[in-house]
Amino acid sequence: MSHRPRSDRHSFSSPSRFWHRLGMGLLVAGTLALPVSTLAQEGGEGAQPKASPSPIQSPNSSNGEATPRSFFNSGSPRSAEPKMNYGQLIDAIKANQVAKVEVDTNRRQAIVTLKDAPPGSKPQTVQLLDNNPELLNLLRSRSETIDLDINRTPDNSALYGLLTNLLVVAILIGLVVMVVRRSANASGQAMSFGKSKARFQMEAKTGVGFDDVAGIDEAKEELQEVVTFLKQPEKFTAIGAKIPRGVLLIGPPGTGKTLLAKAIAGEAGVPFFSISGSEFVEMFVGVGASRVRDLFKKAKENAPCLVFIDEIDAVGRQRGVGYGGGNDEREQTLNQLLTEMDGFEGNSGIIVIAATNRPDVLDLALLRPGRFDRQVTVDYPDVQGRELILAIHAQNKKLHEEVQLAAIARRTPGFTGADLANVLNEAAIFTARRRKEAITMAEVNDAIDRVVAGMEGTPLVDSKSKRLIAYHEVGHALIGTLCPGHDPVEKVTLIPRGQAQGLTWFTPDEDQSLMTRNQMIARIAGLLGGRVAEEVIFGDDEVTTGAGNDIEKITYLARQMVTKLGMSSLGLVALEEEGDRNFSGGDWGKRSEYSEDIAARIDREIQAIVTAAHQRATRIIEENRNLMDLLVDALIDQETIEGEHFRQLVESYQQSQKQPALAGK
Ligand SMILES: Nc1ncnc2c1ncn2[C@@H]1O[C@H](COP(=O)(O)OP(=O)(O)OP(=O)(O)O)[C@@H](O)[C@H]1O
Ligand SMILES: [Zn+2]
Repeated sequence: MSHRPRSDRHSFSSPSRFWHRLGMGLLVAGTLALPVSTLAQEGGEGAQPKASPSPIQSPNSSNGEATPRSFFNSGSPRSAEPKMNYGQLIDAIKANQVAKVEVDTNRRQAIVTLKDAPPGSKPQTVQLLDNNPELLNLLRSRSETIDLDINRTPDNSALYGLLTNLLVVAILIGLVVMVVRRSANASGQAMSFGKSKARFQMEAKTGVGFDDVAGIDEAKEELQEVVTFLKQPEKFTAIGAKIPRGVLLIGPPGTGKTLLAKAIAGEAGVPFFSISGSEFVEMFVGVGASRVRDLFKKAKENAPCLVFIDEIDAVGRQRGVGYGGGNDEREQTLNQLLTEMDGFEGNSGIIVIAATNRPDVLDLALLRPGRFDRQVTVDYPDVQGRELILAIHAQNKKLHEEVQLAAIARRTPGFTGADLANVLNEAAIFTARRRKEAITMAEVNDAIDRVVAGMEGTPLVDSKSKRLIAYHEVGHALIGTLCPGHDPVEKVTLIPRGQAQGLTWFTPDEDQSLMTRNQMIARIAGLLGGRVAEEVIFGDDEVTTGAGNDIEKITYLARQMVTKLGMSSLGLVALEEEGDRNFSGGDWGKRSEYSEDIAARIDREIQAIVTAAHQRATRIIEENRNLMDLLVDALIDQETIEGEHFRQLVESYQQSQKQPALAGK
């Protein structure tokens, strides 16, 4: 029974993490759109919703509101009798035509009898504005000639109408509430409880089992035991073993932590309570803590059960640190959570599973024995894992027989389970849109591209900037092809995706679990290829913002080489905390304690690595200037060049020159 995380691997046994950080699996070197156009895009999107007419301004809804107490009764289709309006009433009084007026106590209407009214005819009803002084003064001044009663009990028909309306509204609300409750109960889901608007959910049966989770076998194995705790606690209590209360699942988003927790509840056949840490932390002080109380109260009533807290880092950050110092509300919530976890006995049949991708920021109190003392890492799936996950999500999809899940798995290093599910779903959508019978490899490939790099845009028309982007991309692809040790080019394209104006894709070889120093340098040179091409072709003053993303990746790689991998003259020391930055990409967590002198040396080493790679890339580009021009023309012409074709173009050019281009040192 191990209480230690099993994550203690060399970071390189899981190179997919690296790749993930570098742009999800396929190494993509994209030319970022200029910030100007990015801004324009955001502006456009943001402005759109405002442009659509708001319902309040729509003519329909204003009608009812604007004339609720119109003086006009005439023209009302409901009555054939001529109706008098307010103005006519005033005129009639002034003209001495009115015999009798009764005004309601609420001043809403006046019942008017005209002097020349034919016998037996009904008096006129005139709608008034509330408490109209003009009318009342006029009436009082004529009180000798007019039979006046200003305290008439209002005709209850108006009140009656109001009541009926209220009743209808109440019935409708009742119906809606009933329907919502019904559907919530029927599916056993989304039942939120009680007082403090506790936003946790309860699923009586999750309907998920271990068979629905693939590719994370180690985690599954470790959690198998939790199922037994829930199912047969006697097994453990009989021999005096204390059942653990909390398990912390650690792993990047989308790797299936929630799914795994649901599967445990499903396998054990116990209810599943879930809440997200971010929902605990509300604007109002005290709400979070009371949500925690409510959650555990309900859980105790339903034991044995499983409580799942997603994003526990939102509440569980170290107390008294973080942005802008402490946060009272969050700390109260965290304290409440700790109290609750201490409050129930290990044998009470409640197991709390929490998930996070930032274990390094958690308050240590959470990790103490008796709380989340078991930690299970849920990592990116490897190639076999991905194939198994794909198999699960392919079950309900129509795949053409040419589609091989193993091939998709090979193409998707660094993808999480959620990414893979997404790929198959996008592929199905493409298939439907193209009116095909079954998903083919074409749709799968498009879906992968889309998941990695975003939606396809419209290519630019031939212009200076298109040529510049083409040189940039060909720069990446050419270094990638001519620099030994670089991953092969998968394709080069000028079709924009997401924010990138052009993209070069590489397929890393995942079977190879380690990377050499030479390969890392080659990768850095490849990433530099775009910028270097801009420099060589257009000159140092004409370089663009397009390399922003590349430079970020270059810096990350070079820093890893110096501070983690012992690949610089600083030697074999780890200079970065292992507080895992791979998971989140955020660097604002802990910072290592090293002297300023070491910090300066790290910077110099990084500089040296990048400079050497830059020189190498420059040499390759300069030596292949003519080849570049040809490749750029081909790319502008064809918009996308597949890797194989690209290599052929390079090779045939080299043949024609009879003097193979040198690949730099
Ligand atoms: N290992 C897996 N096997 C099968 N499907 C998976 C796996 N991992 C993820 N998925 C799919 O991706 C979806 C999202 O995964 P899930 O929400 O469990 O991830 P998570 O790790 O909890 O992510 P987050 O941290 O963002 O909440 C699942 O509902 C499932 O469809
Ligand atoms: Zn680039």
